[in-house]
Amino acid sequence: MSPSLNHLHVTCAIIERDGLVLAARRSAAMSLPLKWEFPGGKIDPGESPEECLRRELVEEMGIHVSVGKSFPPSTHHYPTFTVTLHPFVCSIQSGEIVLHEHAAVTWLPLEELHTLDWAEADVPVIEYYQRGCRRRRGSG
Ligand SMILES: Nc1nc2c([nH]c(=O)n2[C@H]2C[C@H](O)[C@@H](COP(=O)(O)OP(=O)(O)OP(=O)(O)O)O2)c(=O)[nH]1
Repeated sequence: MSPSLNHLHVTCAIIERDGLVLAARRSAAMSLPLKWEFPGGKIDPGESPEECLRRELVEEMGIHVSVGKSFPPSTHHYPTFTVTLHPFVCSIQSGEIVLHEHAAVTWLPLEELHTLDWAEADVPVIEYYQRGCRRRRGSG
């Protein structure tokens, strides 16, 4: 992973349950305040993306997740830093969500995810996810 200080490598969890997807709202005190995102965080040195996700989900929400398939990374240049997001489809193995950092969470059908004000790096991830689901349903 890049050692550059202003290029962050960040994991994010696309958590599916009962046909809905979890979105989390960043708090007013975080960077990108009040933007919606997939939970996750910066990959520590020596940590795999999957280890990072499992750690972050416990720290941020008190849940244990199993990590499934990855989506292509998404790189976005914000005005003062760059983020490469490493998304993985996840499911909750145990625990109830308790918010330690985020302002809110919501569960939405995939088709409604775009109604939220997402961190910009997430927009291509959501589009990729929606395209994949439409293809599986055979609707182009
Ligand atoms: N966790 C997460 N972060 C995202 C997403 N999209 C996106 O642009 N980011 C940005 C927001 C943050 O600048 C960075 C993630 O790092 P983080 O969540 O550990 O960052 P933070 O700013 O809360 O932590 P800190 O530096 O204040 O300790 O990546 C996303 O879907 N999930």
